[in-house]
Amino acid sequence: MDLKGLKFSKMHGIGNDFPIIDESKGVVIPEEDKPEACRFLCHRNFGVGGDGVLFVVPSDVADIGYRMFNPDGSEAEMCGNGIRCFADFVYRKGILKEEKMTVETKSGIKTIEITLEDGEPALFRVDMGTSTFKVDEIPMTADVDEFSDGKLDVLDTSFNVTAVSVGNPHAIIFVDDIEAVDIEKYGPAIECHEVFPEKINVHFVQAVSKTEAVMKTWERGAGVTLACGTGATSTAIAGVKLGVFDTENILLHLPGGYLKFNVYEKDGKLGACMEGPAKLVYDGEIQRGYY
Ligand SMILES: N[C@@H](CCC[C@H](N)C(=O)O)C(=O)O
Repeated sequence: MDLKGLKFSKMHGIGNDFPIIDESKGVVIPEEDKPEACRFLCHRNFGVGGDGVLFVVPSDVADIGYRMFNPDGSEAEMCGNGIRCFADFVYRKGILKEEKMTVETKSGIKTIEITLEDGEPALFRVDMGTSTFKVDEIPMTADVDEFSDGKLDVLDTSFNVTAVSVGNPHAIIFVDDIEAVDIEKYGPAIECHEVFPEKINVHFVQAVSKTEAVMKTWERGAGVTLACGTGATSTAIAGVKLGVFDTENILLHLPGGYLKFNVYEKDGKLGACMEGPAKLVYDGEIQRGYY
């Protein structure tokens, strides 16, 4: 496959980085080629480099549509850092002109509000929607309705895991000492654990107060990343459910920066609003798109 001439922008949300491609006016990469193209684009030696590829697509039910592919070529239901980059991209490129937008994702419609500073998009507030803890909906095979703070045997140890989905699945593990966690060892073992038939994103979290925590992430289909927006959202929600966090102004520190959350209840479910930045690094065009 040759992607010569493919136009993209390179963006990041607190170090979670992505090439983004505009397919709002038509398909640029045919569907059957997307997995391989995304593996190439994300490759840090042979491609552009990224923790995933974002696509702007048309929508019949929202202002615009959004898709996200992992570096292994699998499509994710949602990407939280990516959706802030997406909003920055569609606003800067004039695809949408309003600072408030609705975005169709594979996990429902999200609402985004952009705060401008000196006329430039600076902060993005995303209503990430509600979550589920039901094991059938994660999905997870377990003899319980919800797996909250449940013991999971992993390799030579066990962890207290809370399984939550905010559209995509996350395993949240609160620990006393984040520095002591070997994420390269346990991250992939939990991601591919037999109880998670669709795999899972893995997050180790050390709370430092009722409104602040430090976390490390192993992403499904990507490995260690500097940040995960849906993971941080799931952490805020799981922390509220377990009584670790208060609901307002939760500050989560990830290796690439921080995100702020407010957790709310809607129709008996916990949801969250996320606030954070997004940065354009450069606009590019592929010269030799294969390896
Ligand atoms: N980086 C993301 C999540 C990307 C998708 C994830 N790896 C999955 O497969 O669910 C974020 O910021 O949310």
